[in-house]
Amino acid sequence: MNPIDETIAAIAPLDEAAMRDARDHQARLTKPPGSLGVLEEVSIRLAGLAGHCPPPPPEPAAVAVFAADHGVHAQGVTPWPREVTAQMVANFLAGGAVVNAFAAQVGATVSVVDVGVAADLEPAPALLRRKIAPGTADMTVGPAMTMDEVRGAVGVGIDVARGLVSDGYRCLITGDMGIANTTASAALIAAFTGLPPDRVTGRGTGVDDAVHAHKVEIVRTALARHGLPAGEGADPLEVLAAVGGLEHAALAGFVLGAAALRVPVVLDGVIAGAAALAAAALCPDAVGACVAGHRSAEPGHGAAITSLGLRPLVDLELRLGEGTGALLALPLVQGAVRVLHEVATFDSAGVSGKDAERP
Ligand SMILES: Cc1cc2ncn([C@H]3O[C@H](COP(=O)(O)O)[C@@H](O)[C@H]3O)c2cc1C
Ligand SMILES: O=C(O)c1cccnc1
Repeated sequence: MNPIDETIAAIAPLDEAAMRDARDHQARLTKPPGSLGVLEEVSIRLAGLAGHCPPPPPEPAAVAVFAADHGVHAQGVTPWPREVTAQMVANFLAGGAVVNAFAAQVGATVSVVDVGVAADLEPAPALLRRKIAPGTADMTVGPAMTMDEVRGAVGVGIDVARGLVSDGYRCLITGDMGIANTTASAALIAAFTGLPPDRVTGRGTGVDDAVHAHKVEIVRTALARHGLPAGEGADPLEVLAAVGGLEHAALAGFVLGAAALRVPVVLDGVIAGAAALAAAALCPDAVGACVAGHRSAEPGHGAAITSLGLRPLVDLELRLGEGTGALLALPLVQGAVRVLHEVATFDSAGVSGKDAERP
Protein backbone atom coordinates (compact mmCIF):
# COMPACT_ATOMS: atom_id res chain seq x y z
CA MET A 1 0.00 0.00 0.00
CA ASN A 2 1.20 3.54 -0.66
CA PRO A 3 1.77 5.85 2.35
CA ILE A 4 -1.48 7.80 1.80
CA ASP A 5 -3.70 4.69 1.64
CA GLU A 6 -1.80 3.17 4.57
CA THR A 7 -2.42 6.29 6.66
CA ILE A 8 -6.11 6.41 5.72
CA ALA A 9 -6.48 2.72 6.60
CA ALA A 10 -5.10 3.44 10.08
CA ILE A 11 -7.75 6.10 10.83
CA ALA A 12 -10.67 4.87 12.95
CA PRO A 13 -13.75 6.64 14.35
CA LEU A 14 -13.75 8.25 17.79
CA ASP A 15 -14.12 5.68 20.57
CA GLU A 16 -17.75 5.82 21.78
CA ALA A 17 -17.06 4.17 25.16
CA ALA A 18 -14.32 6.66 26.00
CA MET A 19 -16.60 9.53 25.00
CA ARG A 20 -19.35 8.13 27.23
CA ASP A 21 -16.88 7.93 30.15
CA ALA A 22 -15.84 11.54 29.53
CA ARG A 23 -19.46 12.70 29.38
CA ASP A 24 -20.28 10.86 32.64
CA HIS A 25 -17.15 12.24 34.30
CA GLN A 26 -17.98 15.81 33.22
CA ALA A 27 -21.41 15.36 34.85
CA ARG A 28 -19.77 14.40 38.18
CA LEU A 29 -17.35 17.35 38.35
CA THR A 30 -17.90 20.18 40.84
CA LYS A 31 -19.64 22.56 38.46
CA PRO A 32 -23.14 22.79 37.06
CA PRO A 33 -23.50 20.24 34.23
CA GLY A 34 -22.69 21.77 30.84
CA SER A 35 -21.24 24.94 32.37
CA LEU A 36 -17.99 24.63 30.43
CA GLY A 37 -19.93 24.82 27.19
CA VAL A 38 -17.94 24.01 24.07
CA LEU A 39 -14.89 23.02 26.15
CA GLU A 40 -16.81 20.00 27.49
CA GLU A 41 -17.40 18.86 23.92
CA VAL A 42 -13.67 19.31 23.16
CA SER A 43 -12.70 17.21 26.18
CA ILE A 44 -15.16 14.47 25.16
CA ARG A 45 -13.87 14.39 21.58
CA LEU A 46 -10.26 14.21 22.77
CA ALA A 47 -11.18 11.29 25.05
CA GLY A 48 -12.76 9.59 22.01
CA LEU A 49 -9.59 10.23 20.01
CA ALA A 50 -7.32 8.84 22.75
CA GLY A 51 -9.66 5.87 23.36
CA HIS A 52 -9.71 6.51 27.12
CA CYS A 53 -10.76 9.05 29.71
CA PRO A 54 -9.07 11.25 30.71
CA PRO A 55 -7.15 11.68 27.45
CA PRO A 56 -3.45 12.59 27.66
CA PRO A 57 -2.73 16.31 28.07
CA PRO A 58 -2.36 17.81 24.56
CA GLU A 59 1.20 18.94 25.16
CA PRO A 60 3.90 19.60 24.22
CA ALA A 61 2.53 21.26 21.08
CA ALA A 62 4.21 21.99 17.76
CA VAL A 63 3.07 24.21 14.91
CA ALA A 64 4.17 23.17 11.42
CA VAL A 65 4.12 26.08 8.98
CA PHE A 66 3.83 24.65 5.45
CA ALA A 67 5.12 27.15 2.89
CA ALA A 68 4.59 27.21 -0.87
CA ASP A 69 4.11 29.52 -3.84
CA HIS A 70 1.18 29.76 -6.24
CA GLY A 71 0.98 30.05 -10.02
CA VAL A 72 -2.35 31.88 -9.71
CA HIS A 73 -0.36 34.80 -8.30
CA ALA A 74 0.17 35.79 -11.96
CA GLN A 75 -3.55 36.66 -12.17
CA GLY A 76 -3.22 39.65 -9.83
CA VAL A 77 -5.21 38.20 -6.91
CA THR A 78 -3.03 39.75 -4.18
CA PRO A 79 -1.11 43.01 -3.90
CA TRP A 80 1.94 41.28 -2.41
CA PRO A 81 4.93 40.10 -4.46
CA ARG A 82 5.48 36.37 -4.59
CA GLU A 83 8.93 36.79 -2.99
CA VAL A 84 7.22 37.58 0.32
CA THR A 85 6.63 33.83 0.82
CA ALA A 86 10.38 33.10 1.01
CA GLN A 87 11.06 36.32 2.91
CA MET A 88 8.49 35.42 5.55
CA VAL A 89 9.97 31.92 5.84
CA ALA A 90 13.30 33.60 6.66
CA ASN A 91 11.44 35.75 9.20
CA PHE A 92 9.88 32.63 10.82
CA LEU A 93 13.31 31.03 11.04
CA ALA A 94 14.76 34.19 12.62
CA GLY A 95 11.92 34.19 15.16
CA GLY A 96 10.49 37.53 14.02
CA ALA A 97 6.92 36.76 12.88
CA VAL A 98 3.60 36.78 14.71
CA VAL A 99 3.61 32.97 14.69
CA ASN A 100 6.85 33.03 16.68
CA ALA A 101 5.46 35.50 19.23
CA PHE A 102 2.24 33.52 19.73
CA ALA A 103 4.09 30.17 19.84
CA ALA A 104 6.36 31.58 22.55
CA GLN A 105 3.29 32.85 24.42
CA VAL A 106 1.71 29.38 24.58
CA GLY A 107 4.88 27.27 24.76
CA ALA A 108 4.69 25.69 21.29
CA THR A 109 7.60 24.84 19.01
CA VAL A 110 7.69 26.26 15.46
CA SER A 111 8.79 24.10 12.50
CA VAL A 112 8.76 25.45 8.96
CA VAL A 113 8.31 23.09 6.02
CA ASP A 114 9.33 24.17 2.52
CA VAL A 115 6.97 22.03 0.48
CA GLY A 116 6.89 24.36 -2.53
CA VAL A 117 8.58 27.75 -2.15
CA ALA A 118 9.76 29.11 -5.50
CA ALA A 119 13.11 30.33 -4.16
CA ASP A 120 15.92 28.09 -2.92
CA LEU A 121 16.10 28.32 0.85
CA GLU A 122 19.25 28.09 2.96
CA PRO A 123 19.37 25.21 5.46
CA ALA A 124 18.33 26.15 9.01
CA PRO A 125 17.68 24.03 12.11
CA ALA A 126 13.91 24.72 12.17
CA LEU A 127 13.50 24.33 8.38
CA LEU A 128 12.41 21.03 6.89
CA ARG A 129 13.46 21.07 3.25
CA ARG A 130 10.85 18.90 1.55
CA LYS A 131 10.24 20.87 -1.66
CA ILE A 132 8.04 18.92 -4.09
CA ALA A 133 8.02 21.66 -6.76
CA PRO A 134 9.00 25.36 -6.87
CA GLY A 135 5.37 26.46 -6.59
CA THR A 136 2.20 25.42 -8.39
CA ALA A 137 1.14 26.18 -11.96
CA ASP A 138 -1.63 28.73 -12.66
CA MET A 139 -4.95 26.97 -11.99
CA THR A 140 -6.75 29.15 -14.54
CA VAL A 141 -4.55 27.75 -17.31
CA GLY A 142 -4.27 24.08 -16.30
CA PRO A 143 -4.00 21.87 -13.22
CA ALA A 144 -2.07 23.55 -10.41
CA MET A 145 -0.20 20.30 -9.71
CA THR A 146 0.44 16.92 -11.27
CA MET A 147 -0.98 13.91 -9.44
CA ASP A 148 2.59 12.90 -8.50
CA GLU A 149 3.14 16.32 -6.95
CA VAL A 150 -0.11 16.09 -4.98
CA ARG A 151 0.75 12.62 -3.69
CA GLY A 152 4.26 13.78 -2.84
CA ALA A 153 3.01 16.82 -0.92
CA VAL A 154 0.36 14.83 0.99
CA GLY A 155 3.16 12.38 1.85
CA VAL A 156 5.28 15.25 3.19
CA GLY A 157 2.45 16.31 5.51
CA ILE A 158 2.03 12.73 6.77
CA ASP A 159 5.80 12.46 7.38
CA VAL A 160 5.91 15.77 9.25
CA ALA A 161 3.04 14.69 11.52
CA ARG A 162 4.74 11.34 12.18
CA GLY A 163 8.09 13.02 12.85
CA LEU A 164 6.62 15.47 15.36
CA VAL A 165 4.72 12.73 17.18
CA SER A 166 7.81 10.53 17.32
CA ASP A 167 9.69 13.54 18.75
CA GLY A 168 7.16 13.50 21.61
CA TYR A 169 4.68 16.21 20.56
CA ARG A 170 1.12 15.41 21.61
CA CYS A 171 -0.71 18.29 19.95
CA LEU A 172 -0.15 19.38 16.36
CA ILE A 173 -1.04 22.81 15.04
CA THR A 174 -1.43 23.80 11.40
CA GLY A 175 0.37 26.79 9.93
CA ASP A 176 0.74 28.13 6.39
CA MET A 177 2.62 30.69 4.34
CA GLY A 178 2.04 31.23 0.64
CA ILE A 179 1.26 34.49 -1.09
CA ALA A 180 -2.02 34.04 -3.09
CA ASN A 181 -3.06 30.99 -1.09
CA THR A 182 -6.42 32.48 -0.05
CA THR A 183 -7.41 32.26 -3.75
CA ALA A 184 -6.53 28.56 -3.91
CA SER A 185 -8.31 28.08 -0.57
CA ALA A 186 -11.49 29.68 -1.90
CA ALA A 187 -11.39 27.45 -5.00
CA LEU A 188 -10.94 24.33 -2.85
CA ILE A 189 -13.75 25.32 -0.49
CA ALA A 190 -16.10 26.02 -3.42
CA ALA A 191 -15.12 22.69 -4.99
CA PHE A 192 -15.65 20.66 -1.80
CA THR A 193 -18.76 22.41 -0.45
CA GLY A 194 -20.49 23.33 -3.70
CA LEU A 195 -20.90 26.92 -2.47
CA PRO A 196 -20.61 29.67 -5.10
CA PRO A 197 -17.26 31.53 -5.47
CA ASP A 198 -18.68 34.86 -4.27
CA ARG A 199 -19.70 33.24 -0.96
CA VAL A 200 -16.30 31.75 -0.18
CA THR A 201 -13.79 34.20 -1.64
CA GLY A 202 -12.47 36.76 0.81
CA ARG A 203 -10.09 39.67 0.84
CA GLY A 204 -7.03 37.69 1.96
CA THR A 205 -4.25 40.07 2.91
CA GLY A 206 -6.61 42.98 2.25
CA VAL A 207 -7.53 43.57 -1.39
CA ASP A 208 -9.86 46.41 -2.41
CA ASP A 209 -13.34 45.96 -3.93
CA ALA A 210 -12.09 45.85 -7.52
CA VAL A 211 -9.41 43.23 -6.83
CA HIS A 212 -11.87 41.25 -4.72
CA ALA A 213 -14.35 41.14 -7.61
CA HIS A 214 -11.51 40.06 -9.92
CA LYS A 215 -10.47 37.36 -7.42
CA VAL A 216 -14.03 35.95 -7.39
CA GLU A 217 -13.92 35.83 -11.21
CA ILE A 218 -10.56 34.03 -11.13
CA VAL A 219 -11.97 31.41 -8.75
CA ARG A 220 -15.03 31.03 -10.99
CA THR A 221 -12.82 30.67 -14.10
CA ALA A 222 -10.60 28.07 -12.44
CA LEU A 223 -13.58 26.00 -11.26
CA ALA A 224 -15.15 26.08 -14.73
CA ARG A 225 -11.80 25.19 -16.33
CA HIS A 226 -11.64 22.02 -14.21
CA GLY A 227 -15.34 21.09 -14.15
CA LEU A 228 -15.65 21.75 -10.43
CA PRO A 229 -17.50 21.07 -8.22
CA ALA A 230 -17.38 17.57 -9.63
CA GLY A 231 -19.95 16.09 -7.23
CA GLU A 232 -20.01 13.01 -5.06
CA GLY A 233 -17.65 10.70 -6.89
CA ALA A 234 -14.82 13.23 -7.35
CA ASP A 235 -11.31 12.11 -6.37
CA PRO A 236 -10.18 14.57 -3.63
CA LEU A 237 -6.58 14.28 -4.84
CA GLU A 238 -7.69 15.36 -8.31
CA VAL A 239 -9.48 18.37 -6.81
CA LEU A 240 -6.28 19.28 -4.95
CA ALA A 241 -4.28 18.84 -8.16
CA ALA A 242 -6.66 21.08 -10.12
CA VAL A 243 -6.94 24.10 -7.82
CA GLY A 244 -4.97 23.45 -4.62
CA GLY A 245 -1.58 24.47 -3.36
CA LEU A 246 1.36 22.33 -2.32
CA GLU A 247 0.83 23.55 1.26
CA HIS A 248 -2.87 22.58 1.10
CA ALA A 249 -1.92 19.07 0.00
CA ALA A 250 0.72 18.83 2.73
CA LEU A 251 -1.73 20.16 5.35
CA ALA A 252 -4.28 17.54 4.26
CA GLY A 253 -1.58 14.91 4.83
CA PHE A 254 -0.70 16.48 8.19
CA VAL A 255 -4.35 16.11 9.30
CA LEU A 256 -4.48 12.50 8.07
CA GLY A 257 -1.16 11.73 9.79
CA ALA A 258 -2.36 13.20 13.10
CA ALA A 259 -5.67 11.30 12.88
CA ALA A 260 -3.90 8.01 12.15
CA LEU A 261 -1.72 8.52 15.24
CA ARG A 262 -4.75 9.69 17.27
CA VAL A 263 -3.09 12.97 18.18
CA PRO A 264 -5.25 16.12 18.10
CA VAL A 265 -4.60 18.71 15.41
CA VAL A 266 -5.69 22.30 16.00
CA LEU A 267 -6.67 23.92 12.73
CA ASP A 268 -5.82 27.52 11.97
CA GLY A 269 -7.67 29.61 9.37
CA VAL A 270 -8.97 29.40 5.84
CA ILE A 271 -5.96 27.56 4.37
CA ALA A 272 -6.19 24.82 7.00
CA GLY A 273 -9.97 24.73 6.61
CA ALA A 274 -9.65 24.13 2.88
CA ALA A 275 -7.02 21.44 3.47
CA ALA A 276 -9.16 19.77 6.14
CA LEU A 277 -12.03 19.53 3.64
CA ALA A 278 -9.68 17.60 1.35
CA ALA A 279 -8.60 15.35 4.24
CA ALA A 280 -12.25 14.77 5.19
CA ALA A 281 -13.13 13.93 1.59
CA LEU A 282 -10.31 11.35 1.60
CA CYS A 283 -11.30 9.98 5.01
CA PRO A 284 -14.33 11.38 6.88
CA ASP A 285 -13.11 9.98 10.23
CA ALA A 286 -10.04 12.27 10.04
CA VAL A 287 -12.29 15.12 11.26
CA GLY A 288 -12.40 13.40 14.66
CA ALA A 289 -8.82 14.49 15.30
CA CYS A 290 -9.52 18.13 14.35
CA VAL A 291 -10.26 21.06 16.61
CA ALA A 292 -11.16 24.36 14.89
CA GLY A 293 -8.90 26.76 16.76
CA HIS A 294 -10.64 29.89 15.54
CA ARG A 295 -12.85 31.36 12.86
CA SER A 296 -11.01 33.78 10.64
CA ALA A 297 -12.46 36.79 8.87
CA GLU A 298 -12.38 34.97 5.51
CA PRO A 299 -15.96 34.00 4.55
CA GLY A 300 -14.80 30.67 3.14
CA HIS A 301 -13.40 29.68 6.50
CA GLY A 302 -16.76 29.77 8.26
CA ALA A 303 -18.21 27.74 5.38
CA ALA A 304 -15.42 25.17 5.62
CA ILE A 305 -15.70 24.59 9.37
CA THR A 306 -19.49 24.42 9.21
CA SER A 307 -19.24 21.84 6.47
CA LEU A 308 -16.75 19.86 8.60
CA GLY A 309 -19.18 19.97 11.54
CA LEU A 310 -16.63 21.81 13.69
CA ARG A 311 -17.13 24.74 16.00
CA PRO A 312 -14.45 27.42 16.28
CA LEU A 313 -13.11 28.07 19.78
CA VAL A 314 -12.48 31.78 19.28
CA ASP A 315 -13.39 34.49 16.79
CA LEU A 316 -11.02 37.42 16.96
CA GLU A 317 -11.49 38.53 13.34
CA LEU A 318 -7.94 37.40 12.63
CA ARG A 319 -6.94 37.18 8.98
CA LEU A 320 -3.29 36.31 9.07
CA GLY A 321 -2.71 32.57 8.85
CA GLU A 322 0.76 31.21 9.80
CA GLY A 323 -0.93 29.19 12.58
CA THR A 324 -1.66 32.28 14.70
CA GLY A 325 -5.34 31.69 15.49
CA ALA A 326 -4.80 28.03 16.31
CA LEU A 327 -1.92 28.88 18.65
CA LEU A 328 -4.11 31.29 20.60
CA ALA A 329 -6.69 28.51 21.02
CA LEU A 330 -4.14 25.99 22.32
CA PRO A 331 -4.55 26.92 26.03
CA LEU A 332 -8.31 26.42 25.65
CA VAL A 333 -7.79 22.90 24.32
CA GLN A 334 -5.28 22.16 27.06
CA GLY A 335 -7.58 23.65 29.72
CA ALA A 336 -10.48 21.51 28.49
CA VAL A 337 -8.44 18.33 29.06
CA ARG A 338 -6.91 19.52 32.34
CA VAL A 339 -10.43 19.76 33.78
CA LEU A 340 -10.89 16.00 33.28
CA HIS A 341 -7.60 15.34 35.10
CA GLU A 342 -7.77 17.75 37.99
CA VAL A 343 -11.25 18.92 38.89
CA ALA A 344 -12.82 17.20 41.91
CA THR A 345 -16.10 15.33 41.71
CA PHE A 346 -19.07 16.18 43.93
CA ASP A 347 -18.40 12.92 45.82
CA SER A 348 -14.64 13.41 46.31
CA ALA A 349 -14.96 17.06 47.37
CA GLY A 350 -18.07 16.58 49.54
CA VAL A 351 -20.03 19.16 47.55
CA SER A 352 -23.79 18.67 47.48
CA GLY A 353 -25.35 17.92 44.13
CA LYS A 354 -28.21 19.95 42.70
CA ASP A 355 -30.92 17.60 43.91
CA ALA A 356 -29.40 16.79 47.32
CA GLU A 357 -31.72 17.17 50.28
CA ARG A 358 -31.29 20.33 52.31
CA PRO A 359 -30.67 19.81 56.05
C1 LIG B 1 3.77 40.12 5.27
C2 LIG B 1 2.81 38.94 5.26
C3 LIG B 1 2.85 38.00 6.27
C4 LIG B 1 1.94 36.95 6.26
N1 LIG B 1 1.77 35.92 7.09
C5 LIG B 1 0.77 35.20 6.66
N2 LIG B 1 0.25 35.70 5.55
C6 LIG B 1 -0.90 35.16 4.89
O1 LIG B 1 -1.25 35.86 3.71
C7 LIG B 1 -1.08 35.09 2.53
C8 LIG B 1 -2.37 34.86 1.81
O2 LIG B 1 -3.03 36.03 1.45
P1 LIG B 1 -3.27 36.39 -0.08
O3 LIG B 1 -4.02 35.27 -0.68
O4 LIG B 1 -4.05 37.66 -0.03
O5 LIG B 1 -1.91 36.59 -0.71
C9 LIG B 1 -0.50 33.79 2.97
O6 LIG B 1 0.85 33.78 2.74
C10 LIG B 1 -0.88 33.70 4.42
O7 LIG B 1 -0.17 32.83 5.18
C11 LIG B 1 0.97 36.81 5.26
C12 LIG B 1 0.93 37.75 4.22
C13 LIG B 1 1.84 38.81 4.21
C14 LIG B 1 1.80 39.82 3.11
O1 LIG C 1 -8.09 33.60 7.30
C1 LIG C 1 -6.93 33.25 7.16
O2 LIG C 1 -6.50 32.23 7.67
C2 LIG C 1 -6.05 34.12 6.31
C3 LIG C 1 -6.49 35.32 5.85
C4 LIG C 1 -5.67 36.09 5.09
C5 LIG C 1 -4.42 35.67 4.78
N1 LIG C 1 -4.00 34.49 5.23
C6 LIG C 1 -4.79 33.72 5.99
